[in-house]
Amino acid sequence: MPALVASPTPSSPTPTRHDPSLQRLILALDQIPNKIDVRQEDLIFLNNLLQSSELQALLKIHGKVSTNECIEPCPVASNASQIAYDVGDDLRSKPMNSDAKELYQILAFPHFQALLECHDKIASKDFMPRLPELPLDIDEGEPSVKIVRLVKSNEPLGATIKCDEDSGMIVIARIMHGGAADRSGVIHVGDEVHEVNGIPVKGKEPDDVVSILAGINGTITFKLVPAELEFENRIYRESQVRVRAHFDYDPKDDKLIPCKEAGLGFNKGDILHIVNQDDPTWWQARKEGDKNQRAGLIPGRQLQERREALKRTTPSSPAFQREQGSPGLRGSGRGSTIRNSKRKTRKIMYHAKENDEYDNEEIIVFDEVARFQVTPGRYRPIVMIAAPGVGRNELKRRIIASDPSHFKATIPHTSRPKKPTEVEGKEYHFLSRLQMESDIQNNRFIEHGEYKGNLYGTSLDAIYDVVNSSKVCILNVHPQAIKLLRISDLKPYIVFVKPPSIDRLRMTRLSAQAKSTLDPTLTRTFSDEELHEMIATSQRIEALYSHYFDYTLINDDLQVAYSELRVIAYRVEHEPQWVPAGWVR
Ligand SMILES: Nc1ncnc2c1ncn2[C@@H]1O[C@H](COP(=O)(O)OP(=O)(O)OP(=O)(O)O)[C@@H](O)[C@H]1O
Repeated sequence: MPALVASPTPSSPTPTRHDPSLQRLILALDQIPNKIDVRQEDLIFLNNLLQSSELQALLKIHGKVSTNECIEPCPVASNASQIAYDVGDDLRSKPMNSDAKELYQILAFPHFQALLECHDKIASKDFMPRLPELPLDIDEGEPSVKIVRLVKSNEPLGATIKCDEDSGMIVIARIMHGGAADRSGVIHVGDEVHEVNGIPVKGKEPDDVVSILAGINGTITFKLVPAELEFENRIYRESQVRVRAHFDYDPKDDKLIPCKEAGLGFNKGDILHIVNQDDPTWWQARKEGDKNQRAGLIPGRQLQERREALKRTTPSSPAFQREQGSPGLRGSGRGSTIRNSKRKTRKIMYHAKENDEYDNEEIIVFDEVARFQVTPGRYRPIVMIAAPGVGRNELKRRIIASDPSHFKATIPHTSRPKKPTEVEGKEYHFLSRLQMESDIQNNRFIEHGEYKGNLYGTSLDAIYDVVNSSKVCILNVHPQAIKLLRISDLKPYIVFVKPPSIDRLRMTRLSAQAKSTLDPTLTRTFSDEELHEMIATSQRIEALYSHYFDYTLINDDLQVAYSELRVIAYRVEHEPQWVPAGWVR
């Protein structure tokens, strides 16, 4: 094969065969030394470059492409495969020199043949499905009948039908966004279906019509009476709303959905793009990032909220039992963030029970989200939520120790008097009891507690101190503090630290000789009862607060859990994340 460009020719001082603009440039080179201070070898280099045959070839290609830019390419022939075949035949029948042999090999190459076949298909526009001729028996007297032909593929039609009770007609009830019917642009909500492949459907049940459709292969011909113009002219704009789902959904288990096949299943935590909410009961949605452009039906917010509320009043449901039987988050209200390494503050209890009960009443099925990318220098606090003893303080210690110049804990406040050896703002910020009580009243503390007659707490100001110093604030708080923290200014990233199965929990904690945090002396290992309690409390936290969690981290093997936490921290800083939509408006 010849080379694409010829080898460079020596430069010539009188460039006559060049492109006129290039020629001007080359001539201008002579004047450069008079105007600016330049090295001789740079000039020679530039001269050689401008005169090189590679640049000539590139300019030629550029010229050709730019003059042909507006000309639509059209095929010279649509039988290139046949021509190639004939040429091959001709070549074979004669003695071949090396060029002929090379050409023969290229023409015989399967990829090349496939390429020519594609070319021919495109050239002859052989990519549209072939529709049969329209039937001749259309009654001209019928004023506004439309005949719609669709070629059935594996893809569903993307429309639901219903029976109009007054007229007994089958009517298009909804068009699924992005589905085949929607893309056809000729089927609309409200169109009456009179015939399917010549079979009259008036008076039939929607299920019968679905069976007729299921039995058809190839082309489906609908005879439709168009909907009122009001419907037909309606433009369905795709909404841009994204929500995070807080429940699992499988349309197969949904007795109410108008068409199970049109349903979209999803899991708790999935991000859904809500494309249409015209029907408040059944929204149309796509899973974010899903290649399938056809939307599916999902229950709307009101319907799902009613279902969740009902679940809570059904005695056999786990939600009901959780609400009736379980106590508040026993022990989990202890102020982990205010402990530092001082073991004696470990007894602090938070009076959070009432809040916990209040949390039971919240029903959140979807919350609207939007993408958010951190601005370097202002990082989102990473907040770890866990049942006592699961290990979040260990994880916090490790991540801060890994890079203290980047990760930082808050400095707690206390009303106890400062000891002579203590420095304000080092271990604690010292406040008078009166001031601290007033700050607590004014919601300046995300959590607080009392120990031996003194108040301790973590203030919002302490969190801002860390955030404003361009560090990642690492916080371990009680779940009830999440609500106070979830503000647009802080945009906390909430990590739920969860225990593994009871067997793994027992094994990992015993083999590490982990000391029970429920024992004030911290001298004994966790009892089996405490390990079970850890799992039960975690389940309760999860049931009440999981809609706030951005990530669930299972603390099984400590090293693995810590590495995962580092990866999460990296992602929160460097990759866009879904946050409540209100935070980015
Ligand atoms: N994955 C793990 N494997 C083994 N030991 C662990 C693991 N995670 C934590 N531990 C150990 O368990 C003990 C309790 O951990 P940690 O102090 O972090 O608990 P905590 O969840 O912060 O508890 P609390 O909230 O009650 O203070 C510590 O000795 C810690 O080293």
